[in-house]
Amino acid sequence: MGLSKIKHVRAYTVRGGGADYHDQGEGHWIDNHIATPMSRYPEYRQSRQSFGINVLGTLVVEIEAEDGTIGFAVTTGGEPACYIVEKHLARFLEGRSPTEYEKIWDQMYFSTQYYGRKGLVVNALSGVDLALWDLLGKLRGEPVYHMLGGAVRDELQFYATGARPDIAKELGFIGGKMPLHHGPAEGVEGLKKNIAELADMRAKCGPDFWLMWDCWMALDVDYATRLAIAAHEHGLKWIEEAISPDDYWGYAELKRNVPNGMLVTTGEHEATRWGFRMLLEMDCCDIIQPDVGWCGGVTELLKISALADARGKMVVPHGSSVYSYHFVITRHNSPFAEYLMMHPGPTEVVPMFHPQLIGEPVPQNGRLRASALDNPGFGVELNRELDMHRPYTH
Ligand SMILES: C[C@H](O)[C@H](O)CC(=O)C(=O)O
Ligand SMILES: [Mg+2]
Repeated sequence: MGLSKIKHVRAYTVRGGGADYHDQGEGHWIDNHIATPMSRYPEYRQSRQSFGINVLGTLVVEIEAEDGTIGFAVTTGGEPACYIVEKHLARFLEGRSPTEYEKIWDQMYFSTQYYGRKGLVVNALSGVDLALWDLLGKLRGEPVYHMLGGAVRDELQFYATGARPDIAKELGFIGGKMPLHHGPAEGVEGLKKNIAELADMRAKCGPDFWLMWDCWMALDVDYATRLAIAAHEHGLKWIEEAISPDDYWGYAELKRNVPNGMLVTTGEHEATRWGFRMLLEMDCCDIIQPDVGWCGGVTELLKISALADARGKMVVPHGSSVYSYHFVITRHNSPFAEYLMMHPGPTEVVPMFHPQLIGEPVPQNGRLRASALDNPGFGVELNRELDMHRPYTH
């Protein structure tokens, strides 16, 4: 007997943190003078919210089966993504079996290819794909990581992203990735301030703790090269997303330029097997960092990961809470995971997608047992007390 078929797909928006983790209140570390491609304009330098980083908000996708079981997922995309889900993508699911995720993915991708391929459309598609895996797991009574092949280790190990790697170290993480605060428009003075921050953090964390920089697409190859060379004596482990995600040639050059032993990482704003094939074949980086809520969902991440594995590259997904955890635990070439510190300080470990998910597991002492992922689907429920808005119907 087959599984219950898909009856209905619905899309909602929610504000205030969660999957749109840049949508935080005032004074949060994630919005404090972080270098971005917009930092060349002084009026958009102090706050990323000033240029609209949080303009989209969270997209919630719900997929209901005929027996009343509901799978759901959250990602970034807000109202425009709701339109795409309700008015375009829903048709490829309703009346179908949730086991047909390959065909559903293919139809969602190729029907939107003429206006999609990357960005918002693939975020929306990813949200649907994740909700579909959640539904499948809930219908089968299995966690997603079992359906992806099962755990290859007993626990996940995390590095932490936030402005206080010294506190991340005390909290048991294996490394700390800091936001880069000053971009090329702030000249040599800014570059010296960046290096001074790294040196200070190195002194606080000791010689062996991993320290990384997240450059959020803010630099050019020349600046990134100078920064990497100056950072080498302070033991910078990797330089992340240093330049525009479209500049594959620049990444290949940067990878040739950085000091021996320093890693170049990128990919959180890349999408699909074709985008990652460019990064891999052009030898742009050492670690790829797809975001499972933006790159095409779990169905696509499996393909991206296989491409990387064949080339001996690591896949360390960007953020994404449980959606990453269920994947990382199943892959040898994903030896650790990112925990994005969403506490404003950031001085405490709090659920990454708070307040949208109920039952979201958090690392303890920088680790999470595989058994913490044992509930069906992605193992979380949607917080229905939130003020959700369904702007479109079909
Ligand atoms: C800290 C970064 O600028 C960004 O907000 C998050 C990110 O890129 C990452 O976690 O990686
Ligand atoms: Mg990043």
